[in-house]
Amino acid sequence: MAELMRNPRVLRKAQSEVRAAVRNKCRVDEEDAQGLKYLKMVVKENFRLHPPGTLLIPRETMQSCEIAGYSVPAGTRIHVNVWAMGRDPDIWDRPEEFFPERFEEAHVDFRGLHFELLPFGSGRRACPAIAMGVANVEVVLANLLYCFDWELPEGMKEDDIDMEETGQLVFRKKVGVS
Ligand code: HEM
Repeated sequence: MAELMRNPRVLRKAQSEVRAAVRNKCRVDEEDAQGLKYLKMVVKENFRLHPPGTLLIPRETMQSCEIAGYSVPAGTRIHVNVWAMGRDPDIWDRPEEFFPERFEEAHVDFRGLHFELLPFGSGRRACPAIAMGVANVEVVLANLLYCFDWELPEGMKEDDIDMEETGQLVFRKKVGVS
């Protein structure tokens, strides 16, 4: 929601999509949310910039190996910094910009097969609840946009929104959206 408040163009586009697709109902359900292509890109863009598990869960190498010219001994603790990967200019064009349309052409998924976007990790210890996690985010966001109109408090501008994050294993916005 904070990114949408900072990017009113994206907010309006996602809201128009959900309001055009779902008519004469009180709520958006899971089935309705499946068809919301733009909203899905908004969620994906959010996972790129704000992965809740910024360093995934620490791993330990079972045997020594070499990665990109670095030798990594057995028993080394590994952190995968998906937060930094999501903002790496060698991977993403204008990485700091919240621009869901970047996924229109790029077939990058977040289920662990495309290593540039790993909000749920990858491999046999990846998040087992991807479907449930994504469904929850998409359906709740769709309802927030379907049921309510959103605007910043009187006198506040987009750039005034504090986007600082805080956490330990799981990160969230430091200052709530209010
Ligand atoms: C948007 C929501 C969620 C996100 C972004 C997320 C992200 C993650 C990440 C990054 C990991 C570590 C993967 C790795 O190190 O490779 C993980 C592991 C895990 N997640 Fe999730 N998760 C979400 C929702 C959930 C939900 C709803 C549940 C349970 C109902 C869940 C259960 C677990 C469990 C049990 C593990 C540990 C798996 C293992 O070590 O084998 N997650 N999740």
